[in-house]
Amino acid sequence: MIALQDVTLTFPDGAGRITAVDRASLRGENGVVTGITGPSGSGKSSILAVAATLIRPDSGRVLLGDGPSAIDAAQLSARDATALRRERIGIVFQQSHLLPALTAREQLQVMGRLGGRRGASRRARIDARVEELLHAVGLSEHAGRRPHQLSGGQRQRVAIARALVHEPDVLLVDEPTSALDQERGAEIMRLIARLTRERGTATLLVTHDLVHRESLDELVHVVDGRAAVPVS
Ligand SMILES: Nc1ncnc2c1ncn2[C@@H]1O[C@H](COP(=O)(O)OP(=O)(O)OP(=O)(O)O)[C@@H](O)[C@H]1O
Repeated sequence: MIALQDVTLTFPDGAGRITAVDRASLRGENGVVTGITGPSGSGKSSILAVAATLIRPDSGRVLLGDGPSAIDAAQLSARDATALRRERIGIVFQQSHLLPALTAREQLQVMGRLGGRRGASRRARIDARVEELLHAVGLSEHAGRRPHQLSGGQRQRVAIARALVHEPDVLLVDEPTSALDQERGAEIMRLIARLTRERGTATLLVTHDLVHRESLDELVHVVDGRAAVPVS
């Protein structure tokens, strides 16, 4: 579970500050895809960046987990936020941001090996997980290809699998279909919905259009940095 409570985020703007997120509250449950929609500039990406612990808000809480064991990510130092992100948060950006020199399999392996101890048994565990994920996103047969040998949709699949390598509780996805045609976009959305259910991640997904509404379990509308209006 992830919950943003009363989050405000401002940026410097000339002599003053611009409010990108204005006391926004929203909640993402485990196994549920929560869509975040709203007009351009309303604060969707800023909300996702705060949830990802990439930006610390001016105020408010970013809770991971429920009850007494919940962590407020907004209170963590930059170093602890990085550690938390590596362990518990998976991120998929608009563009897949794959490393051009690496094959699909290697993109996942590199991510899986980040930050942990070395050792043959850990490596074998990661490799098995990488194969399982490549299969889950339908890419086993193309695992030896580099990004330029993959279609846009396949690259997004690699990025999604890579975000899941360290078994995060929270999956954050920013406009995953923006570079895809409608059919490929629908496939990616269905894949995210399936993986969310199977793996129980709390998935927050920013989307500016609602063409793929059927893949979203919940939807919140962001208006002027406020995220408190559920859409039926
Ligand atoms: N790094 C930054 N510095 C200054 N202002 C920023 C920064 N990032 C975002 N903003 C401002 O914060 C507001 C919210 O931006 P944000 O990118 O979160 O909106 P969005 O809803 O994701 O927009 P879009 O759909 O166009 O991507 C906008 O007014 C934007 O100009």
